[in-house]
Amino acid sequence: MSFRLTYATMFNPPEAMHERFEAAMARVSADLGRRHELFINGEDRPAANHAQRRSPIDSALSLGEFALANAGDVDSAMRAAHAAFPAWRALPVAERARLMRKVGDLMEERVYDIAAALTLEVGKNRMEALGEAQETVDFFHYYADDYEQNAGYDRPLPNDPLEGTVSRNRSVMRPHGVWVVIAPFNFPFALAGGPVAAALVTGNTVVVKAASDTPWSGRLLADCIRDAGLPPGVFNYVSGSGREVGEALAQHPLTAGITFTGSVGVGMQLLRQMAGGAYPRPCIAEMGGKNPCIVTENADLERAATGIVRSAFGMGGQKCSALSRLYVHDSVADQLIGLLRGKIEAIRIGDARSRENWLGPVINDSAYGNYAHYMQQLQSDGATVVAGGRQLRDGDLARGYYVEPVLAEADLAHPLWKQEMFLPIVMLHRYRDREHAMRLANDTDMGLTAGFYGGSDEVPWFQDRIEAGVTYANRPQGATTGAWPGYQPFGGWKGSGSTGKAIASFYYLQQYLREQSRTVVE
Ligand SMILES: NC(=O)c1ccc[n+]([C@@H]2O[C@H](COP(=O)([O-])OP(=O)(O)OC[C@H]3O[C@@H](n4cnc5c(N)ncnc54)[C@H](O)[C@@H]3O)[C@@H](O)[C@H]2O)c1
Ligand SMILES: N[C@@H](CCC=O)C(=O)O
Repeated sequence: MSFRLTYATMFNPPEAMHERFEAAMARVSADLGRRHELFINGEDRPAANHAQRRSPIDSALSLGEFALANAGDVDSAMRAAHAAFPAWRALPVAERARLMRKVGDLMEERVYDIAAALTLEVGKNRMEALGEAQETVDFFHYYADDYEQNAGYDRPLPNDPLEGTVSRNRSVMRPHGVWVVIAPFNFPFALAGGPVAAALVTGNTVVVKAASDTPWSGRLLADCIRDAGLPPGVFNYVSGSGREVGEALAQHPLTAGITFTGSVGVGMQLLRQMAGGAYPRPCIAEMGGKNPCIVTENADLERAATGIVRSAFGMGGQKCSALSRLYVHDSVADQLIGLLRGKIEAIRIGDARSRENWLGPVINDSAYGNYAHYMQQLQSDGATVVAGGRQLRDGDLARGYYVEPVLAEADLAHPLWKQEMFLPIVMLHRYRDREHAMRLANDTDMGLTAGFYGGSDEVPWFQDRIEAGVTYANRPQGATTGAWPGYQPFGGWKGSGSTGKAIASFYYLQQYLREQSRTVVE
């Protein structure tokens, strides 16, 4: 297949992709219900407690029993990673890069099975699931290539200008030690796998924690790494709640650094914690979004409507990059709303395993309840709900968490303009003055992604003024979503990210390293 899958190309996949996905879904479904343990020091670690997990697609569908780590398991994982660190960091750059590529290759062989599991565990549609699995493959290759191309950031410097003495200088970048990776539920494979690849290739050892809703994805990552033959202890996998396992990892004395991806509240707590010990420890926190899109009177409205619907409602709005605030020039607002309404009505909602359904369920009962709460807030505060608003309970849908995509016109004072909902709800405001629209777009503590539809001569205005780490102009593939490693570096400004450096960018790997200046006089 010459087709190259990315989030930008996933809308027109070849038929063979569907066939392979369906075969994988049959294979994976036939194997549901097993027990999945932790992976510590190169082997399965049976846990004292397990939780049965059910699919958000259908609560009658049991995915299996998944280990819940306790404080002792966390300590074992941290000690194993600590013991493995000296030998792992001593490996040549090329050897660690080779092993990362091997993990990527193995993962690529399993990409359809992993995607089937992601559909079952998260409820995302097949193309989103395949995209996530393939994106993770790409992270392993991208970071291996990047680290090698930079020769492990080992740079000779000029000798000191001394008469009669040779004083040689060098800058080297060295790993920190045990790196903890804490992943969110929505991209549980890619946003565990990406940071894991970065931490490992740079010579750190890793303990990764999956989100409570998505332990299966974490375990599938562990299987790929185990089968690639990494030395015991270099990579360890634990699962369990944030409050117990996440906090135990963050507070562990052997934790040298953390990559956290998740909500602003938890991210800020971890940042403070990592800055608050005897000395500061690095914490890369990739956090939430409240992503805007501005549509001017010069926009191609058909293109805008396509990109808006994909980004506001794809994966039920459960993307940090999801579009949630729409600012539309008054003169084109009615026309755009008409186009959006038509596209929203055409969305097929249902069992995410089925090819025809573009929109699956939201992740859990709590998200389902939040949807009802936000709808009630919008309606009671006088918002105009242009489309959607119902939880779907007819027939089989009653066994999952299915909701309609929502487009609502709301007063600018409404509190939901400020709050990340993480659901398929987009709010719209009609503006008259372009500068005012920009001020509104920037009037948030977050700054992850932003979209723009307008004249090509207006694009520099948008790019120059918008406060966001990832920007898209006139993109039908997604107004605010769909970054792919190697094409769009992905990271947030303000409360959306702690470092100002994006994942899969030129500046990412250095964050897993600390510089040592080396001067030797002969
Ligand atoms: N910026 C990005 O790249 C990016 C990508 C994906 C998701 N997100 C954000 O993630 C959020 C959705 O994911 P979520 O609901 O899984 O987020 P979350 O913050 O609830 O959980 C994320 C992870 O942190 C763990 N955790 C929770 N409390 C913890 C604590 N006290 N100490 C340590 N770990 C703890 C969770 O168990 C989970 O593994 C949204 O806000 C979304 O915008 C951001
Ligand atoms: N990388 C994904 C978002 C990941 C966050 O949830 C995108 O670009 O849409």
